[in-house]
Amino acid sequence: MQPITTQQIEAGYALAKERYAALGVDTEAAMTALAAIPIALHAWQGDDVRGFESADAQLTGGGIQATGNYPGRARTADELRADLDQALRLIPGKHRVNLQAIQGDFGGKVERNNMRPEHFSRWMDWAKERGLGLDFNPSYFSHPKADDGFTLTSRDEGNRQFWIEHGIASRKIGEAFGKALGTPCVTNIWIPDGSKDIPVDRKSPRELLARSLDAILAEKLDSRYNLDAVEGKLFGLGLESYTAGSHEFYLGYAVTRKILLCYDTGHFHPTEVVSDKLSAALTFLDQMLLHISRGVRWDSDHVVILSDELQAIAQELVRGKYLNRVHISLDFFDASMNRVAAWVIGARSMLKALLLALLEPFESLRTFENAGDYTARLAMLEELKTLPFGTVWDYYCLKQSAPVGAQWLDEVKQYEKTVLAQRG
Ligand SMILES: C[C@H](O)[C@H](O)[C@@H](O)C(=O)CO
Ligand SMILES: [Mn+2]
Repeated sequence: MQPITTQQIEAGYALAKERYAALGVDTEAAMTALAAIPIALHAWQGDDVRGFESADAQLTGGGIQATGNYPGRARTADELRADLDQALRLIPGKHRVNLQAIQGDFGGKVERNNMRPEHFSRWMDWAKERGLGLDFNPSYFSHPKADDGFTLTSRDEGNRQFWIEHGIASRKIGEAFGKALGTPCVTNIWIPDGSKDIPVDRKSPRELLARSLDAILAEKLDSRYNLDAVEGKLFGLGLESYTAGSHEFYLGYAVTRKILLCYDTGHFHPTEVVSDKLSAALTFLDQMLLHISRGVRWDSDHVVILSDELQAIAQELVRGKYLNRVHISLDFFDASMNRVAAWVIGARSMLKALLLALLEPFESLRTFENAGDYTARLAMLEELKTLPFGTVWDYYCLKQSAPVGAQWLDEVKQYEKTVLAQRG
C-alpha cells in the first residue's frame, strides 16, 4: 500500500475544514475535544481473560467465553504490558487501561480476598511512567468458589463472605491506583450469578446481592481516588434463565447508593440499544461507565467496529454533553485474531465515532426538530454522512503522532513477527 503523504493529508484537511465551517462546525474545536477523551483499553483482551494467578490459568465459569486460538496471547503481566504499549502507540490521544483482579504480578499463590495494592505495584509504576490512568474489576469467575455459579449471591455464607472480601480488597486496590496516578480509578463490579433453568426463587439471590454489595461499599472512599460501578447483564452462557444482577436491579441499586451504573453494550437483548438508555439513566445518575462491546446475536464480545449503534452512542454522549459524566471502556475478547490489532481496531473505531459526533451541527439539527421541520432534520442527517470526515480523522492522527489510515497494521504485523510469534 502506497503511504499517504503529510502534504496530501494537510490538503485534504484544508478542504474538509471549509466544508464543515460552512455548516458552522469548527473542526479544530472538535479535535481538541476529542484529544481530551480517554478510552480505557480492557487488558483482558490481551490474555483471553485468563489472568496470571497460575501459569496454566483458564477462563472458567462466569457465563463468558473467549473463542479462537490465534497465537501470541500474553502469558505474563510483563507480556501484557508490552502488548498494551504497542497498542497504545497506534491509537491517537491519551488513554487508560482497565485491569482485571486476576491480572496482577502475584509471584505465587494469592487468594482473591487477600489481593493487595502491592500485587499491582508494577502496573502502577508502568502506568505512572506513561501518564496513564488505571481502572479495575474484581474477578468473580474462574475460581473454585464460583464453580456453582454463585458468588455474592451464594447461599453458603462462607463463600459469600469470601467474595465480599474480594470486592473490598478490589476497592482498596482501586483507591491505591487513584492515589498513585492522580486520576480516580473506576472499580466496576460484575458478577455472573444466575441460573441455567427457571428458578423458583428469584427474590432471595437479589436480596443477598444487595446485602453483599452494601457490605462491600460500607467503607466510604474518596471519590478523587475511587469510583464504584455496578454492571448488569441480561444473561450469561449456561445461565440463560435468570441473572440476579439484572439491569433493573442495578439501576435501582446505583440510584439509591449514588454510585455509577455500567452499561455494557453487549448485555442487552439484541433489539435493545444502549444509545437510547443513556439519557434515561443519566437523568437520575451523576456518572456512568460504558463497556463498549459488540454482540453478534448474543453477548459474543466481538471487536468493536464503527457501527450505527456505536455512532448513536457517541452522538448521545456529545449531544447530551455527557462526556464529563460517562467513563468509556472497551470490553470484548476475541482470541481468533491478533489481540493487539483487536484493541487498535476497537479504540480507533470508538474515537472515530466520537469525532463524527463532535463534527455534527447539533444546534442546527435541534432547531429543525424544535420547529417541527422533520424533513430538514432527516435530510441533513443524511447529508452529514457523506461529509469528508475521513480526512479530519487522518489529520487528527497525524497531529497526535499516530499512524494514518491502515499504516498501523504494518506495525502490528511487524510486532507479531518479532514478538508475538516467539511466544509458545
Ligand atoms: C471479564 C469482565 O469482567 C467482563 O467482560 C464483564 O465486564 C462482562 O461484561 C461480562 O459479560
Ligand atoms: Mn462488561
